[in-house]
Amino acid sequence: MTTEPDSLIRELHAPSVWPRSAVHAPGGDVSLAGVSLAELAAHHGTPVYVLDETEVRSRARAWRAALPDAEVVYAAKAFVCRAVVDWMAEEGLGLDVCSAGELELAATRGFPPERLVLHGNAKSPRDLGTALRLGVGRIVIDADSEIARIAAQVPPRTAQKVLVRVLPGIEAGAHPKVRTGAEGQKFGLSIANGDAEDAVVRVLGQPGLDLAGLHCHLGSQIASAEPYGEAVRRLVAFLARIRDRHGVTLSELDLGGGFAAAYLPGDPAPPPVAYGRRITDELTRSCAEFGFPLPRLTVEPGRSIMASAGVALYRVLSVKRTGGQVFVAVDGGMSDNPRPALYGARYTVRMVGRTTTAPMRATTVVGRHCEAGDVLAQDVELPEDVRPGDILAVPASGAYQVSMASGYNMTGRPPVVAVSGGRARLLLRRETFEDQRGRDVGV
Ligand SMILES: Cc1ncc(COP(=O)(O)O)c(C=O)c1O
Ligand SMILES: N[C@@H](CCCC[NH3+])C(=O)O
Repeated sequence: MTTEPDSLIRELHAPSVWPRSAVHAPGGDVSLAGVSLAELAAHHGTPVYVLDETEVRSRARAWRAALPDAEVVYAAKAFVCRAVVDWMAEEGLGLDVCSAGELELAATRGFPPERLVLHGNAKSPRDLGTALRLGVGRIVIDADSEIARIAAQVPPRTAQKVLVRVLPGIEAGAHPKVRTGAEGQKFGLSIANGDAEDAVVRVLGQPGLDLAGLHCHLGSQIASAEPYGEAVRRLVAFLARIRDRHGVTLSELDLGGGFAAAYLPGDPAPPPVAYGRRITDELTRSCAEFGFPLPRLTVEPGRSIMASAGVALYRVLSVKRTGGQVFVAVDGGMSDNPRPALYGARYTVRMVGRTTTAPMRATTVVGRHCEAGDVLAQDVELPEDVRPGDILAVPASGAYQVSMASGYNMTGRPPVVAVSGGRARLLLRRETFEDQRGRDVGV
């Protein structure tokens, strides 16, 4: 029997918000993969991020099953550490990386370099040098000025495979800051104004570069398959134009990532198969229309693999009633989750680790940082008697939180603990004052 409110019962049965292994445990606890969240908080301290390994792996597999003929490349920016590199290697995915650091991390685990894709709108000499040294599969060209720079570094009598990142002119994504498929932002080369075609011609003129195909990334948190269908249509039309005007038939089409995850119960988050079906149907149709051979497809999901596999745990430090609102302040905040402040992202929050009969009321969960905008979750339902010492769990925290964590206020970035088969293992330890002081080398 449970004393939990109906909303928690509903959430625990909405598998896209919590990992599928989440179940009630005695004493108001929730367990993930057979491991108690309250015990994890007690053992590792808070804030702590918990990652369900089986959930990550099964979502990676779902992508491979949805597009069996495509290459599935996990976007490491969502969250990466050595264990995640291994999981992706074992599940047969590639890795989308965007810095020398992410490249080096993959290399420490012997990740197959041909399955690495290097991105970035401004690749540093170190990024490019590392990519070429490690022999990455593809480098995605995002600016005209990169073309000669990359070509100049390629060893003689070899050719680096590249893709050109184009802007198909599609507005998609949950927030203006994460829409990258249309004009007026820093990524990609416009098809409409001719920049993309000019770049293709310049790449073709470089013997050190092997132009494999085109890339586009529409944006983030795209909860419909339609924009991907439209992108396929426009990119195949562009591939056909390149063939007709320049006599080359490019064989790869990388559609990027951006597939939505649910943050609140009921949020639309189509399964990989829904995106996969729309993409392959449109590819078949468009290629038939333009008489173009089916290109090899790549997708780069990040959030859709990682978000719902992660749960953040915080401890309540203070409760304040003011201005008609109840503020519950926790021991983390925008330094481990900048998404609410950046994009107005919404989350669901649950108290775990004790039962109560207190009624629920609207509460604002805030962080501990020196910003009035450090709000983790606005108007969430928490028991009226929530008090310092209570543990709050925030599901759907696996993507773009720890990877975007900062050193603000020197609170120390949180640890990440993986759970699977009833066991927990520490993946990333908490950042300590000694770590911070170690970088501070001047006086
Ligand atoms: C080039 C590229 N590919 C893939 C992704 C992954 O996006 P998401 O995590 O939304 O699937 C991103 C980030 O938005 C990106 O910039
Ligand atoms: N960081 C973002 C989205 C951008 C992803 C990288 N291109 C988020 O948290 O939603």
